[in-house]
Amino acid sequence: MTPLIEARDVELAFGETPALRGASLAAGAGEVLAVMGPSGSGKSTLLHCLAGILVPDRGEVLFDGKRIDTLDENRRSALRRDRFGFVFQFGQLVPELTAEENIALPLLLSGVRRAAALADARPWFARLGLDGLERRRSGELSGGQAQRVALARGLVTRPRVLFADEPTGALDSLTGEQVMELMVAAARDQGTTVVLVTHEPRVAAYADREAVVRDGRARTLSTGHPAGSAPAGRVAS
Ligand SMILES: Nc1ncnc2c1ncn2[C@@H]1O[C@H](COP(=O)(O)OP(=O)(O)OP(=O)(O)O)[C@@H](O)[C@H]1O
Repeated sequence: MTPLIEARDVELAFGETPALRGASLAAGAGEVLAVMGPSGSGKSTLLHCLAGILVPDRGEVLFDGKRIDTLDENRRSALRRDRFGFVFQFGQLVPELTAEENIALPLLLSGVRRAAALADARPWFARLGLDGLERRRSGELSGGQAQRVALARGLVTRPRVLFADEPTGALDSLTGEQVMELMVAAARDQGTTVVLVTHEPRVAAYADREAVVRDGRARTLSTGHPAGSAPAGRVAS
């Protein structure tokens, strides 16, 4: 597997608290990688380092073979906007905007004109079972609907990598599974790599591979199946 996104021996402390102590992790193009582990083990911090939100104290982060941890904030910000998509636990939709404006937002921020951005947002309503909700604001959506809008917003720019931090954490299990199915199908459809932080094995089962973070270090487990095949029993590699 040629890594598309990779952390090598990443260390990061918040003051006196070490969050990552030499974590290494890689995901290939089009791969869905689940990052699991106990609360406080460093999963979100690792995701933030991979996404160029946080800069590690030591170690390297590479995207497409090039280091991104050495880029200045402006370049990392441009990378996040142009190449990465994000979905968080609580959709974090902009409450003043309609669902279609929320989905179009990353395009608008990239300088796409409003009509074109809204036109790109529209197909996502049928794709994610959201028809008829285009003009609703986030307060008028159910949790599962809002999270599907957040998912569309994360994928509308056709990012190379989608970073999803507990995307189903605020949903009941059935709704969570629907969101996961849609997320994995949409990501596969456009060849987007997914780095998915979750503590739920049922959610991680949608991934091609799993990594476990403990005490700031990561270990990757393999399903033994190539990307795109059905989940199966896992074997430590
Ligand atoms: N902004 C911060 N300031 C200080 N300490 C932090 C900060 N963010 C995380 N930490 C600490 O770093 C460690 C790793 O946190 P992190 O959020 O990465 O864990 P996690 O595995 O994602 O946890 P959870 O599953 O509970 O979300 C923890 O000890 C946490 O308290």
